[in-house]
Amino acid sequence: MSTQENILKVRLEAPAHGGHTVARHEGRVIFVRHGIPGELVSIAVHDDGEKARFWRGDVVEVHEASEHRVTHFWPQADSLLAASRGVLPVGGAEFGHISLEAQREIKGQIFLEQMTRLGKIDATKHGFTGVVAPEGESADALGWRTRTAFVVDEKGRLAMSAFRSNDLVPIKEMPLAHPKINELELWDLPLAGISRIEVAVGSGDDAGVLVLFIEDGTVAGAAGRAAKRLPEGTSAAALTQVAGSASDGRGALQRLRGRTWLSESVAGHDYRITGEGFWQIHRLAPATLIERVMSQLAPSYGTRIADLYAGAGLFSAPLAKAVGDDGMLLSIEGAPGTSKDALKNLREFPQAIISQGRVEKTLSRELNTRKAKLDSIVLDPPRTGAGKAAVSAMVRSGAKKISYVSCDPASFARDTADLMSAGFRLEAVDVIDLYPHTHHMETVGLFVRH
Ligand SMILES: C[S@@+](CC[C@H](N)C(=O)[O-])C[C@H]1O[C@@H](n2cnc3c(N)ncnc32)[C@H](O)[C@@H]1O
Repeated sequence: MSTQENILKVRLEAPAHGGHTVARHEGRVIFVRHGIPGELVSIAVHDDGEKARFWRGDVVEVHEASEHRVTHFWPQADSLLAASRGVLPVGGAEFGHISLEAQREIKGQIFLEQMTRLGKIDATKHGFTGVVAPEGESADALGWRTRTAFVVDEKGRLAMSAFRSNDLVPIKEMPLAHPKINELELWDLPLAGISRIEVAVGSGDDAGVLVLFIEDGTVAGAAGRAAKRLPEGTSAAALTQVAGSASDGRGALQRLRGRTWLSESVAGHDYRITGEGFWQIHRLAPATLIERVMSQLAPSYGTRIADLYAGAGLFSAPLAKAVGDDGMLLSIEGAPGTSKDALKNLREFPQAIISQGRVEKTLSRELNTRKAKLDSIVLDPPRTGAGKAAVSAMVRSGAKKISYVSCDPASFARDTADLMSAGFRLEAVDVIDLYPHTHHMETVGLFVRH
């Protein structure tokens, strides 16, 4: 934290996308973290050049607290505590000072605002009734992350980054992580010489744990030494990233102990996920999203469906089963490594076509080759959304129903506007709190061609 910070007393206004609350000072907008709308706070302002269009700030003292303010469950992520110690709070739990109910209320306001401004529609008229917790969520919504990434600081301590900063904060717990990740007690391992660590745990009761030591800049032998000290039954691998990663097939995954992949079982389907290949992060996300997508698309026997940005085939498996031998399931995934997982995961379905490539080009190419049209689509793109080229390919595919799974309300809203101008209408939209204590949210929207 800079020692020459500009401290301002401000009243916090509306929430803004990205985990901020808007404040104003002499006409300039300041995006403030760690506050709650309505509060009177002191903020440490940074990025505060005179020419900057807007400034950023962190709450360091609360003068009038919101009724929704609670004690942060993770002292190292508590901005007030961190400010009193002259350090930055660790990132990753930036809503932990807000009651869960109010977090969901704020996310709902952000969703509506993004849909109005970028999607040009009032989502309350299209079925949006508020942000809901996934079924089975615990009362405190902790311990949900089945994937967590750590770094190692220059003193060999396990650390995480402060939000929007290169500063590293040494840590000894990660309350949002699945208990099996904390039970590894990685902070007690000899980590000197290692740069990054990613841990994944299967969401089942007997699920395995896989620790990946990322080898960029890592000292030879350091990963092997740390792996030997992991608890019995833990798998470990070293990942060398050669202009890519294991999940895109260009990295090299070297087994250190146990397996180099995890197994998952969701809604009666078994999946294998290699190394750092994509899998939904919240322990309840896979089942929650399959349920939403299947209920929106209601796939019938003999139909043709595409699963776009398919990952290891989470939605492809139940969809392939539903369309049966007479149907077609086209599963498109960009990362070669993850697509190889999809091939294995869908082996039992001859009606599944696994295609590796970018959706923007691959969807039309696969349909043209087969002279086929689609009945429906599910898409689950990365944070950047589908974009105009993919939307236009979806429109040309003939699909009448689209179930759109999104982890970013801004790109979802932009793609909504494009789908609507191409003749689709938003029939239903669910926003689910699959990232509690952070500003993120998951949306599942059903679009129908009219
Ligand atoms: C949010 S994940 C969804 C994966 C899967 N639906 C699931 O739930 O497990 C997005 C996936 O899209 C892939 N991807 C990103 N951009 C892509 C593109 N342009 N074309 C195809 N796949 C892409 C990523 O590799 C990643 O596996």
